[in-house]
Amino acid sequence: MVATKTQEEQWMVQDQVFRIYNLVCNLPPHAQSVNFEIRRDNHVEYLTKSLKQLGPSFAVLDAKYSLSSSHSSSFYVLAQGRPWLCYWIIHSIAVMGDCIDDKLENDVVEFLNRCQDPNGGYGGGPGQMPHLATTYAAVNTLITVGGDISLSSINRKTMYEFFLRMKDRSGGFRMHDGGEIDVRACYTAISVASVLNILDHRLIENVGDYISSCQTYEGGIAGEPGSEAHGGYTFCGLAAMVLINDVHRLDLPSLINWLVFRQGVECGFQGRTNKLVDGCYSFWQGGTAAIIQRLHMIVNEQLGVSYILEHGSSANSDNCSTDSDCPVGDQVSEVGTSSPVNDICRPEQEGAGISNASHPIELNNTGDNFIRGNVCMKPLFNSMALQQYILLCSQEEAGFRDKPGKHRDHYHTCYVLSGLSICHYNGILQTPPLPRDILGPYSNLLEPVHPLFNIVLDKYHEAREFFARSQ
Ligand SMILES: CC(C)=CCC/C(C)=C/CC/C(C)=C/COP(=O)(O)OP(=O)(O)O
Ligand SMILES: [Zn+2]
Repeated sequence: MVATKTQEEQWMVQDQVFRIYNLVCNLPPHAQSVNFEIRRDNHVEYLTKSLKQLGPSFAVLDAKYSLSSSHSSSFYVLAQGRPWLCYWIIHSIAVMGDCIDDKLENDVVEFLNRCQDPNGGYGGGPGQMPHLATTYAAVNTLITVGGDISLSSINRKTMYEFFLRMKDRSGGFRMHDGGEIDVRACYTAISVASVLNILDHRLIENVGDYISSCQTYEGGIAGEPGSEAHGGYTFCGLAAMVLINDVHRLDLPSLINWLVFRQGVECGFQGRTNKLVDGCYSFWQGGTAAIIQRLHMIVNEQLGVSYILEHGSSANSDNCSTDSDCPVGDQVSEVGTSSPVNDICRPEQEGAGISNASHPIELNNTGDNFIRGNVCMKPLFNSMALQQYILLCSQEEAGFRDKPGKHRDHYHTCYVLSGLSICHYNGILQTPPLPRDILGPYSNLLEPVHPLFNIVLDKYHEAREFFARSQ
């Protein structure tokens, strides 16, 4: 294939990224004057300033003006909408352990309330048609803001009706009335329904069929049947399959095989085969890896592997070491007996999340059970290398970008920071990471995010308790 001029230019940028990496890695430690620090204050200032420019009525800007030219795909056209900007900005600030002031929070909650459609869901602005992507952005924003006023502003009854209207006979969901059916739509609907505690069997009917049909010969997941596997859709498909307890229907060894080849020599992730690495895939691919790390029992089952613990403990899936280094196979799994979902190590969680015929799992608990305990699978990517790409190639003075040569934007800032958080916790969410897990000073440590929803963990827990109380 003959490369176009733009591609040639892009390869030069890639070469530049690789050079930066080589330069840093080949210097003896004492000669490394590289600053790996996260420019936290600058990032928070950039983000807060951008959010303020949207207010007080949030009527000034639309997301399309703030997006970089990094991606031209339909996702970004469809992603237009101020709820997305709110999510990217507020989530980024929260991942850095900071928050916006009360006045700005109130403005955001009020604005999003005006985007809420009387018949359910959120549009890209007041009076706009409700859309599943903006609904996901709005709900994740309101959860990140937290507090009773913000959480109770979400109308869960009309939301459920909106989801039913978007559901297609194929099992998939439409992004909006008359819109396209794809894996993003499945994920956004399922993710929001799960976190709001309104997921039921009517909503999940045949969703697993649809998503399974999108897994490609490469092993990753495409946006729709017959398309190319891509990191963004792979994250969406995998997370949705976990939330509906159907993840065992994906070919996980093949998915892992695809995923592990997506981290490039430049240390960042690419979204699909033969494309350039890009900071935003730190989350889409890194998050996918973090999810798979909690599915080792299903992976083992699919590989036909049955384990006997060397140190002789019983054949119980809850006996994994609390150490994140616990290798694949240190757990006992009798083929065919493990939980389809949540085969995590749960030393302190008696019976949490077990899902089989005799212990039917409560659908809305899946996301919560999934993150309990530690993981038993070794990391599926090189975390230190990804942190290098993020801190040296994606980080700007303020904000983050796709790669050198591109400009910062809120979308990349959000997903690069989310990916960095995934690197820091590397599967362990319950205990603080060790200094050896963090590139740069320990003060770089970010807040943990729930890998299925991409919401800061504390905020997720608050929302879950709130929606469990308000049936
Ligand atoms: C929750 C939610 C709505 C998730 C969306 C997931 C997501 C990012 C999907 C990717 C869309 C896509 C095909 C991008 C390719 O863009 P490109 O061709 O510009 O980039 P590439 O060269 O890196 O593939
Ligand atoms: Zn990107």
